[in-house]
Amino acid sequence: MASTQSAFAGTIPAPKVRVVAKIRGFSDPDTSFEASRTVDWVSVTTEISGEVTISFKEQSSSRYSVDYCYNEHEDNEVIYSKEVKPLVSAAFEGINSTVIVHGARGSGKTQLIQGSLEKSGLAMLAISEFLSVTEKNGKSIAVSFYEVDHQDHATDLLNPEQSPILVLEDHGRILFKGLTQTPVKSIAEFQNLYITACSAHTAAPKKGFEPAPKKGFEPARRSHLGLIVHVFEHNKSVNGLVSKMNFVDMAGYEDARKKSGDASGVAENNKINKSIYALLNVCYALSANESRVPFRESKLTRMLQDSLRGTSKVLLVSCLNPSFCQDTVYMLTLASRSCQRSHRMPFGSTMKSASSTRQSVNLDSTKKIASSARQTVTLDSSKKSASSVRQIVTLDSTKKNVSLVRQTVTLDSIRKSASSVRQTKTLDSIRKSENSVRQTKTLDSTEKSASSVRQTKTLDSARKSENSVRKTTTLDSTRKSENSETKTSVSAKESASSAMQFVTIRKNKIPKSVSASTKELPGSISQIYDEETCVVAMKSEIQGRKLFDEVSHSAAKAEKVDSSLNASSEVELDPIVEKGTSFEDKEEMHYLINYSKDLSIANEGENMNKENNNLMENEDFSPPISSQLRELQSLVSSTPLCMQLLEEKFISPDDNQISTKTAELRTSDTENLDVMNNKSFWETFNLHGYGMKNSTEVTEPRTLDIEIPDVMNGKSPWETFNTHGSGMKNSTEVTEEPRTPDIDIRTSDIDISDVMNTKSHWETFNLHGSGMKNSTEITEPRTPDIDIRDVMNTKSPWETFNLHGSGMKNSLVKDYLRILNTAEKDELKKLKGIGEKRANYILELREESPEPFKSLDDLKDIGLSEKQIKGMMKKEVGELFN
Ligand SMILES: Nc1ncnc2c1ncn2[C@@H]1O[C@H](COP(=O)(O)OP(=O)(O)OP(=O)(O)O)[C@@H](O)[C@H]1O
Repeated sequence: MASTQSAFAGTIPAPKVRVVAKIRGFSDPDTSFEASRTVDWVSVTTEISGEVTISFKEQSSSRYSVDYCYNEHEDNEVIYSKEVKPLVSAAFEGINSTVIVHGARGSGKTQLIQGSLEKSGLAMLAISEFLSVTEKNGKSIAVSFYEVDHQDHATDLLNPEQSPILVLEDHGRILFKGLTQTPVKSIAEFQNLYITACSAHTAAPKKGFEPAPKKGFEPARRSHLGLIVHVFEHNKSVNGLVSKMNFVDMAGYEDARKKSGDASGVAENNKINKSIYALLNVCYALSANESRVPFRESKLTRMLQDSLRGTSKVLLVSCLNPSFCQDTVYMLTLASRSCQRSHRMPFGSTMKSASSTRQSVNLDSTKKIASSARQTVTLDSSKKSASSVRQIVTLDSTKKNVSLVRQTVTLDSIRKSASSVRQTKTLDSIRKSENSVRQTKTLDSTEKSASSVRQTKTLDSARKSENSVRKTTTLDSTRKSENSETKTSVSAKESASSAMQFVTIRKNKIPKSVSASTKELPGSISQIYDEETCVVAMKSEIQGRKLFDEVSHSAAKAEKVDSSLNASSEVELDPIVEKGTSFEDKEEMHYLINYSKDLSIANEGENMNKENNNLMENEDFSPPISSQLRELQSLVSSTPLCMQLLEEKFISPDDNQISTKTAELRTSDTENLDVMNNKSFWETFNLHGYGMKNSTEVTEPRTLDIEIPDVMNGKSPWETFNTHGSGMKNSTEVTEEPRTPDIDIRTSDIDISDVMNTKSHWETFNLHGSGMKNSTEITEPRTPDIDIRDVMNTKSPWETFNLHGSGMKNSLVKDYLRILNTAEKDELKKLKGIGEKRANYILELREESPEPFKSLDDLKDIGLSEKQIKGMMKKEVGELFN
């Protein structure tokens, strides 16, 4: 066994993600024999370079590299002092960190983090040290416990009756709504909190589960258990947050195929496995310095985001069962990927073939609008493979739409324009203009040597307009790998039943004292660093690893200054956090820490950040036009949030590509589109809204003047509006008269096929806008939804009005969502409740999925509550009448 090396400190830059393994010992408290037994199915080899590889008796041809492997006799304190202590020290310097312990079921994860009566776990040891240091430096700590279940719901374990935890982002800093932070001043307090958390976790009464105490290796339900240690500047949490340290006890991995029992159990198993993959994929992406890290793949990764990225440090501990366990091999395979940094080469047979192959293929299975679908198939190429391959192929099988792809091969069917793509391959059939097209085509070179390969290929087969599609499939691209097992990590159709597995900590297993470890605490942080530096220097191979130690310190300080210049924003926080840090991810290559933003206490629906306040103020606004209009507003506000839009042929453009394309088309197709040439989405939306407003006022026969052809051929939206508006002025009086037979503007004038065949997205949008405007003006015979005979014969004016209102709502919501899905940042910011932060976040979401907003419910993804969404829509509608 190699001598242990320092984990995260030293003059030589440490890797972003440190991967270590820990072999669990045999446990039989009644026999000392067990305790001294040696694990013989795992063999650890240390190269002269310090490289540590692990192989298994049953699969001796495969080797897995890790930064270090702790054997079965090395206890928690050894691991703590080598791996975790430096992270505690770093926490006082403002560095976030995450300790992730994963492995197969029964591999000793809980024992490692929580410890037992006899041995303190890593968390307890860390808290001891935190307390010891805070005593001296006047800082303070608070802790939060949460669990993330198979449904990706996060629950506060110190207050399990609370609603699920919401994850919010504020300038790159992750904030939680509904997660208690409890100050800790002593180990005893911490122990009590731990017991409380674990009890809540076990019982999970609100989820309807029976208490499921853990029995041996067979925990009934699986979920991830997280602990966050918040370090504050001074004695109280009202002062600034310095950093966060996370401990994650991952649910034990179990091959879903082995799972016996009912289908829901298998589905649950798959889902929890999926979240394990998600976190390991994030570690891999961080380690490989990938430009895109899939934080949004799971709740857990979203929660940990600001403690994983940037200057944060990550310790990934892969726990190995003492006896043969295929799941352990698989987990180590995945963990090992994160250790295969650029300087590392595959071992043995892996020189030739890649292992842990990961390919992502984005496939569009939809015909009209591509919704984001993602599949990940992880291959266990444990026999012969070693390095990682990643391919992302985005295939648009649709005939009409494709956009938003990272790396693109643009084929000649793109006639007019394509924009904002990273790398460009311009084909000669791109006729008019083509802005930067991002294209990356990475070939799978695994036949020669394994390395990370990433390939995205976008085939644009669309003739008219493209929609965003994304699917990810992991394929085994290694041609020489043998005995690969393919495991599908995403099982989109699974329906999970409620089940949760809990890693129980029995009261009598909670360590009662950690005094020994406390006594051993070093006197100063600098000592720790000196010590660690010496050890780190022993490992020469870490050249090329990402620098972040010293750099991050200075970066953090610089960012503090920077962040202080930012306006503070109020955010929703649980009752304990008042002020905190702000981590802002300003540039891909430079994650800086921002710790100086003030945060305020907020309760749901009351205190929100500025964006929220902005949108919620005047929530009760009521336009003074008429009682009917007020009624309309309330009608809108009562729209069910889950209102799903009908599938439509309209293009769902992605952020850049389509918008540029649209702009292009606007200038090129002037014959029909002068009207809308100069209008932004926002303007159009407003026009649309005006149309709607007018239409409600309308019901007046006199809107004949406005003919679709006029709109299309000669009139600007404003002209149209004015013309329209003048005809509308008196319309409210006419509500009694449902009949508007003279109105000649109708939705049916807009031929959807024309729209699809000849119109740009922009045109389509505008047409839609006109259509809605018309349709709302209409409410009459030609509006397809409303049979005029019904209106005339059976509906009262009021009923008719309401019918119109619901049509308008749908249209308004559709267009609003379209703006969210397509508009540029500046335009987004014009929306109520969307400020800089949310606009950025929306753009990020659009990178993940081409059409992230399919219903109003999806607005919850940007941190809006149901109430806020309603308020926002109300406000938008209200504004139309201002
Ligand atoms: N280092 C160790 N030496 C001896 N026995 C151990 C060790 N670590 C764990 N065990 C024993 O192994 C069993 C499983 O341990 P633990 O609960 O920590 O595993 P786990 O990985 O958390 O399990 P799960 O995946 O089910 O949550 C327990 O009975 C525990 O006492």
